[in-house]
Amino acid sequence: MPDDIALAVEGVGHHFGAATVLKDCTLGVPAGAVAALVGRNGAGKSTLLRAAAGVLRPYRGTVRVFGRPAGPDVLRRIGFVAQHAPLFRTLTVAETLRLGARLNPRWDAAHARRLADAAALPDRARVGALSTGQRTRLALALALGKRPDLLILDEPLAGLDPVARAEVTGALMGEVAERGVTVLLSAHVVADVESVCDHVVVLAGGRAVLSAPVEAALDAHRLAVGPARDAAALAGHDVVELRRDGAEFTALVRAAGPPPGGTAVAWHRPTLEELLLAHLRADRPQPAPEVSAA
Ligand SMILES: Nc1ncnc2c1ncn2[C@@H]1O[C@H](COP(=O)(O)OP(=O)(O)OP(=O)(O)O)[C@@H](O)[C@H]1O
Repeated sequence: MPDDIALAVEGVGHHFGAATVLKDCTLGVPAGAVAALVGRNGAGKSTLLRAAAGVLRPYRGTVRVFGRPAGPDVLRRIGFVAQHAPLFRTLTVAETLRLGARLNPRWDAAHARRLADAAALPDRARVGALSTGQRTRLALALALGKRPDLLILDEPLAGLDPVARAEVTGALMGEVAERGVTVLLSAHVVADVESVCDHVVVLAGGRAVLSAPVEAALDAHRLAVGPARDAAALAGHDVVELRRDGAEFTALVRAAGPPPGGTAVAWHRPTLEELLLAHLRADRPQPAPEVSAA
């Protein structure tokens, strides 16, 4: 059913001039998920989010939102906050919300007002005079006032102090709990991913090398640590990243069956940080299959 998958990206490729940013990128975000998009600087996260929001048309592949092609038809179902929460700096908070009402047929003024009040945004303050945290809260109120089914946020927590981070994630979680909105947000801080997200997408080498529910992703990997002389125990395993440190090695592998015995190698379920770091460092060119939630 198309409505089970909020966002389906298939074979998307995009380049800016000679620089290829996305290559055969495929991933799915289930409806109701809070998904983190993780990737190194310049990995193409903003490009992918803009394609998902329908504001950038990729050169190749398809992007579907609740089963329909991204673009004008589904725009009203999407709330998009681009990087640095761009808003009109000369407008006041009240004028910004009124603009939201004018531009969006499904506008929920009471909801936008509640969110602005919860953020203690002064009606008459100019956007240009707001702090980064206040601007993010206003951009969120604007995006959520649309009553979107899919909320796409490009680094919503960047530049926020710990209190503002907690307030923004609290507002997001409230929205998810009350309305079941699907969220896709890009993030650099593993703790943010851990505290907010239940699904993770890792973008590396222009592809989604991992796209899965967080717990399933952790279950599907093992961290192997052992003496370098036992590195042969990795033979036959799908190694994501292998690092040697003196006489020891550490490897992240895709788990396939029980770990082999007979060596001094210890096999652990990785932490989310170990999983993400290994994938980001490896920057593998080949795509990984989706991991099932089972
Ligand atoms: N409009 C554009 N014109 C030319 N190059 C662009 C444009 N937008 C992005 N790029 C380039 O595409 C690459 C990917 O950029 P993108 O912003 O999507 O990455 P990102 O993963 O969001 O990075 P970051 O984490 O640093 O925000 C970068 O090399 C960037 O310089």
